[in-house]
Amino acid sequence: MDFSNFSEQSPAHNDYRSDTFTTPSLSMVQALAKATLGDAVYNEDKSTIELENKVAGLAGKEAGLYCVSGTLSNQIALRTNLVQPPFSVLCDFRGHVYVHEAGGLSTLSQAMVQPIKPKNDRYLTLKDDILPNFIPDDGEIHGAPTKVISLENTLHGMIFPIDEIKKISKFCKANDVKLHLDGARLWNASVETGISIKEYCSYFDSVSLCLSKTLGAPIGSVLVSDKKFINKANHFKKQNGGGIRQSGLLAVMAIAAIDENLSKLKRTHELAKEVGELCKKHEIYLEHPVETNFVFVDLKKNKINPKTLVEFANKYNIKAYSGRIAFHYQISDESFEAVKKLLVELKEYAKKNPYEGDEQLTFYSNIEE
Ligand SMILES: Cc1ncc(COP(=O)(O)O)c(C=O)c1O
Ligand SMILES: C[C@@H](O)[C@H](N)C(=O)O
Repeated sequence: MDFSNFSEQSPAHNDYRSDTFTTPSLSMVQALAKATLGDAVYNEDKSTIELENKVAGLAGKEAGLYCVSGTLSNQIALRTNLVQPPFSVLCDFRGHVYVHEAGGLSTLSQAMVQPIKPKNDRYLTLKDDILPNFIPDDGEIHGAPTKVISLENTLHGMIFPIDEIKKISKFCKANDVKLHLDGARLWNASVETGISIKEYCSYFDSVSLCLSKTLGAPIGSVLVSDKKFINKANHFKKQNGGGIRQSGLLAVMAIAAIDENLSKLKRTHELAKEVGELCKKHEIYLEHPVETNFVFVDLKKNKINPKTLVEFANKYNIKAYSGRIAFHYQISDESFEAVKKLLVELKEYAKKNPYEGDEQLTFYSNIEE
């Protein structure tokens, strides 16, 4: 097999749009040779079972379910947690399950969503955000009782404090409410805080853990919970076309990603924090503190035109489309130096050419045809 396509440098070396752009490493591709080829719909693929058990073990949960995406993993988890409508799911107004999953909560789960803006602008707290918005299941027939609270850790790269998670978890248990975690980047929170994946997951009924983002696997997430939950979630997975036949090929790549890349996450945080410090030095305003692998430049507050950002990015051979600058383990030294120059030059330009508009750009804005 010609492995020349898997040169040392990933095509994502200069891609700061998201850590989802990481590409399979040579070792992941070489792992394919040992993949089993059972039909995973019939639960007969050993490599898939190995991956599910590996992630469930890391999470301290009874069982895992391999899903083709974090969106599917989140949505079938939320559906499994929800039993009898009318019901509501309370989450952060920036939560991926609400903003970026195509309304799955209303279609698949027929749930009302309570998107809450945290008073501290960083993470939901029980006292200030959940209690004032919680709809009890007390028979009052005007409301749709809050039956699931869905948290995200990390959210926009920010770490959800464990002490608040504990308070929310205790409240949920005392009020017959399920607690789900979108843990797409829980790996980053764990590496940064030193709190184990197992401890984080112990406070939740279900957790979705992505393998295709910060860890660099090409495809997939693993949903973890107890066995009964996972069996039901598997039913919803199949219902929504998520049944995968020979998923062993994907599973071995994901196993390689976990084994090889978990230890590389800290470095991505260091890169992001270095850029955060540079922004502070040059008064480039940020939307959020830099705690893991994301830097959120506040384009509006800096009066930066998104189109100018894209122009400067193209000039520096950097892929970026918004103020979100995502760091991952395949970032090259060369592009890292370029992205720092880009931001400083962009700020200087905005000082002379302040942008007062509201235009937003999409994921594809700086892909030159
Ligand atoms: C926080 C978060 N949750 C879930 C997802 C969904 O993952 P996927 O793109 O695999 O559906 C993403 C996507 O990157 C995400 O950033
Ligand atoms: C936008 C979202 O779907 C994607 N998960 C990302 O973070 O890039």
